[in-house]
Amino acid sequence: MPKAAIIGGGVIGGGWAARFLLNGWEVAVYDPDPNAERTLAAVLNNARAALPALSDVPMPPEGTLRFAATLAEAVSGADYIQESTPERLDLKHRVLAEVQASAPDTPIGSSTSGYKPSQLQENARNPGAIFVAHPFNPVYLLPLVEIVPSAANDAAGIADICALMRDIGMFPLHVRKEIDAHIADRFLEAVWREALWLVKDGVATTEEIDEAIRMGFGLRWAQMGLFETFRIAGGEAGMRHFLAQFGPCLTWPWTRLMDVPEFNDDLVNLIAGQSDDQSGHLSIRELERIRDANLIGFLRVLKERNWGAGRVLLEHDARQRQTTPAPTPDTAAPMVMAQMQVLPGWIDYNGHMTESRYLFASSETTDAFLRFIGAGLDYVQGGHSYYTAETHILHHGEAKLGHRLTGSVQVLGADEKRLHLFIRIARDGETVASVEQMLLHVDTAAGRTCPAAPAVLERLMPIAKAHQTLPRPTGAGRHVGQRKD
Ligand SMILES: NC(=O)C1=CN([C@@H]2O[C@H](COP(=O)(O)OP(=O)(O)OC[C@H]3O[C@@H](n4cnc5c(N)ncnc54)[C@H](O)[C@@H]3O)[C@@H](O)[C@H]2O)C=CC1
Ligand SMILES: C[N+](C)(C)CC(=O)CC(=O)[O-]
Repeated sequence: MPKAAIIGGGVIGGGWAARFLLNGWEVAVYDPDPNAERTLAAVLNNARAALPALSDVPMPPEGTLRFAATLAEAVSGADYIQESTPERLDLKHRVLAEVQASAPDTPIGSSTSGYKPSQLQENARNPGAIFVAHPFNPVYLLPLVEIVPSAANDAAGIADICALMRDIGMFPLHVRKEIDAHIADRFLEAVWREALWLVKDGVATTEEIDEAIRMGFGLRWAQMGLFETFRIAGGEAGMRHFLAQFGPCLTWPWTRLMDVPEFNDDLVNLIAGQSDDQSGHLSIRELERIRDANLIGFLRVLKERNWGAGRVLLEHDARQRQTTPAPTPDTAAPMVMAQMQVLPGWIDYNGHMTESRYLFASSETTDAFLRFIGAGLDYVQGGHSYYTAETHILHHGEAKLGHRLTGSVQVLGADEKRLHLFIRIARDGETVASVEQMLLHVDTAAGRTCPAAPAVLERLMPIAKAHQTLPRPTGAGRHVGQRKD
């Protein structure tokens, strides 16, 4: 399993840790703040409820998280290091020097919002290992990461970093020319400076500014950005007409960007006070959960439309599908045939996995078993198949959004025509539901039962014989209304 070291486990480091962990990496975090473990656990909880809701294929098993006592311990053996310490160049220099004292050749991405890679690399032991990997909050949901190299970085190494970022579901934007605040933060800073003026000048409150964004252009930007949006705003004549109409505004007083408000206590109190009035009734964690649920909704719509950030999610699912290993079950025990994850469409109004999905999960398991004994699609195309004659589902627990489930098969009985299965749908080894089924082997053209092919029976019968020695599962043979003894 690949290993990431996260140096600084605050808002952004916590988000990186969650993204790596949920994509199956081992993660070691170093942060001297005694509260770091608690706050990271809260971020991770929100991430666990959010990221799997974007995925339509089972995510890899979650990696392991470790808090290291020293920076050297965290980076030891790491394949990748992400620095997310506070935005101060002197501090980042000290941290990068300490990292390179232990791991001089390991790639180190810095989350810096504004420093150029060449500034971070000053006096470094190995400047070529350091670059900017600037993410967006929440790191576990938003795909964008700006990858900014300087002339000291090697192009092939940066291409590898972009591939690594894609592997954890991100969209690496290779910023070809280093610049203060990279690409995206130039915009954010421009909008932020305008907003500070509008509040300071008493033109608008923090709430009115947020409404101006979220009721209008914020919605457009999430799906088409700036240029595509303005191209449409030019009507059929497109961008040329837009430029002709709005070009002259560039010389009008439509911005105060050339000027910056004085940053003092009055401004801080004005902004922070209005922000408290606007949103203080909700905790930060509650706001995070509201934000995450809204982002999931947007992102899933974009995914359905194979557009923008949604395309990144589809491509990530396709890569995950290819890397999911085929089952190699132990035939002398109930055989784990399927790995699944509870997806958003599986949840009902009670907030847990809906009953029809248990049948689906059981079919996925049975189908994998049938493929294993040689009765897969080729066999069906040859005119034979197993049809389900009877099913009994017994619920033992609940499965919630994002839970990872396994489907295992125990053969209760088999002969030439009949296949009696007991399927357990389990989470962390605990059975959530069991499904007992009788399947009949049929000649599909004739619509009648018939003996299975010798090749299928040759694979099935030794398993059935081995499973005879297993304890009979609790619940096998039960019928509705029967009292438990
Ligand atoms: N908050 C945001 O919206 C974004 C921030 N960033 C960048 O990410 C970096 C971190 O920012 P945040 O997570 O927001 O800050 P934060 O204040 O939430 O977290 C910083 C963490 O670094 C830890 N730290 C301090 N000294 C350390 C040291 N010597 N070794 C290890 N850890 C140390 C602190 O204890 C703290 O937990 C900054 O460079 C920032 O510009 C990037 C994208 C967005
Ligand atoms: C405000 N900020 C400069 C820290 C913002 C970022 O760097 C990116 C983000 O997530 O908004």
